[in-house]
Amino acid sequence: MFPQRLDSTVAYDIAKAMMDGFNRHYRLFRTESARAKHRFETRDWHGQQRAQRERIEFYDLRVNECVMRLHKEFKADEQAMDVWEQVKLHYIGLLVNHHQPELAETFFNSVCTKILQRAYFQNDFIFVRPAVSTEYIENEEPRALPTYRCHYPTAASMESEVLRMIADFNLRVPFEDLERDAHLVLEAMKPHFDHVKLRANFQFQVLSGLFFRNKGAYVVGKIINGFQEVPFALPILHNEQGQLVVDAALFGEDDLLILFSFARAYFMVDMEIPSAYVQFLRSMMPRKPRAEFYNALGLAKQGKTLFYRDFLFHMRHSTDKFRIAPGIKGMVMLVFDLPSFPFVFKVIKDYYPPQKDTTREQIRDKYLLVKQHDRVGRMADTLEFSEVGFPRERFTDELIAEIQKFAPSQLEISDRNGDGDIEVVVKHVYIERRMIPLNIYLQEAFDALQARADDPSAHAQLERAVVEYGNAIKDLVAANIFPGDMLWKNFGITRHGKVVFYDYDEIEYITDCNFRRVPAPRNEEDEMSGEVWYSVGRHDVFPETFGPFLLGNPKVREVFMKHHADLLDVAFWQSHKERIAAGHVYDVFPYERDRRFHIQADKALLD
Ligand SMILES: Nc1ncnc2c1ncn2[C@@H]1O[C@H](COP(=O)(O)OP(=O)(O)OP(=O)(O)O)[C@@H](O)[C@H]1O
Repeated sequence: MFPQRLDSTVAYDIAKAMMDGFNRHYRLFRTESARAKHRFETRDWHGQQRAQRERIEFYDLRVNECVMRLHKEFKADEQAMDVWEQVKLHYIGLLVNHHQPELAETFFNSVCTKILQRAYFQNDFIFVRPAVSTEYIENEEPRALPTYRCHYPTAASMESEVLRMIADFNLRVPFEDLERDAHLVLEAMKPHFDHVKLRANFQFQVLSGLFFRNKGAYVVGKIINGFQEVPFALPILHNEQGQLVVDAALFGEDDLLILFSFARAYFMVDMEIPSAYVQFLRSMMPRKPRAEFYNALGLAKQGKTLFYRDFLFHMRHSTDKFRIAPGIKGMVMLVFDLPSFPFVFKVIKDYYPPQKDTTREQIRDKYLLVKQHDRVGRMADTLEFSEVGFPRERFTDELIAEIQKFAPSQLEISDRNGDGDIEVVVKHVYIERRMIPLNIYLQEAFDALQARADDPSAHAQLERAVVEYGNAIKDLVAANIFPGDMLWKNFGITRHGKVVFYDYDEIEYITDCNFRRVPAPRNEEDEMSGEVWYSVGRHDVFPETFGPFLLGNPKVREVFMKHHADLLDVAFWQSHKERIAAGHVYDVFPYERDRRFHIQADKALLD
């Protein structure tokens, strides 16, 4: 029930203090994102990675600051419930002309849930749904940039318009040859739209913020011609001489989905109205949930809020049951899923077999490391939740028994809200996108080949899995990550056929590993021994020994040795370790190598 009258003397001040807290947060978040341009221009790659990592922490810091202020200035935890009702109403008032109302609502929820008891924040005190619309928000200030710019080229001015579209970003580093790049971009664009018949509405729409990540800056926009809409992204990089080049042109939903994948680090973009960016991006990738765009833009809390709303909605509109996830069970993680929902839920077990010398804290640290690291398209992002309640009747008894056996400390089954519905409450859970575990994907190919030895699609499936698996490991190495446990079952395959790693408990930095050759046997006894007879330090890795675990199947071995034999050679690992330790930041591109303009040009010369 909402108050009829606003009679509290402190409610407005509390609401205003919360809004000030949020505004400070967004100002700092935005400033840090805007600085990405300067870091890009000055090739400060380590600074860019550091900023990407540090920005993730901003939110919790600002929420804690705000909570402290409310305690100190307003004795917030002693305020009566009717005061909180009024606080919310005032806050809604303050949101009316706000440019980030959805983020400010989430901030309100975060602060409230820290101050109020659970029983209260379950109900009307927080924003369970948005109270203020994010549609058609505009920045009316005279000097404000619009969310996107429009260019209206004619047949004759198309190339110069592409050039202007890129030049408009005012990057303070000269291009190697912008005219050449504009020509290449236009030639790459033409097959994607009917460039012979230009309709009245023919235009390029380009988001006015550049998207920065690692060593790249991306122009993101779409071509509109009649009823055709073609999304595009243009990666801009530095060449070896420090001049800028447009490295490639990406088109269509699939290319962009890979660029915005959940397995990559978050972008830095200077945005006044983030919901307008999300709306624009969503028009290009309509099947991707809004939650994932907020995540990709570094607004992780909003991503989490929207994910949870989507999840509750899905629960209400589905009837299937949570079950133990298919595949080989984890030793440290208990994994379950809901067949109709494309995510898995991972709970840290209470105890592990002896070969897993780890603790709950260490595992959480590894997951955090992944969250903050550049995931280079090869490590799934995770959302972390505490105290999640699920309806008991949606769990199989087998799954309940499994959690009771392996993670009893994480489980509570009760009527938490006192509403008569029994809930399964899981204390701590990671949620990540479901993939097909690579061992299952390979087994499907083996089974098909067993039935028909020359089945071409099974051959292709096997080859794709093995080649992509090696590529995934090489990308991880480039990002200074040693996966630790490289078995097939720890990798999954995405909808786009990309192989992604998801088992983080043994992850290490490459620069912390000690890559060694297996020493020569000292005597015959060593040679005949089936055991490891040499001493092995905690960070020792013996690449020669990977083969027996991975390559038992002759066909797998053949493909692997053709494409990735270097992974079994200590020199490969050692040389990467040395380069990274010397400060080199490798490029890992969110597109295939042969999409790069200069590779295409080299190829054309050879043909
Ligand atoms: N994102 C995912 N999509 C699909 N299945 C998954 C996913 N994550 C985990 N699984 C399934 O759950 C199993 C265990 O997960 P995971 O490898 O994370 O646990 P673990 O305890 O760390 O494993 P290990 O015993 O190898 O250390 C996997 O083998 C796979 O079958």
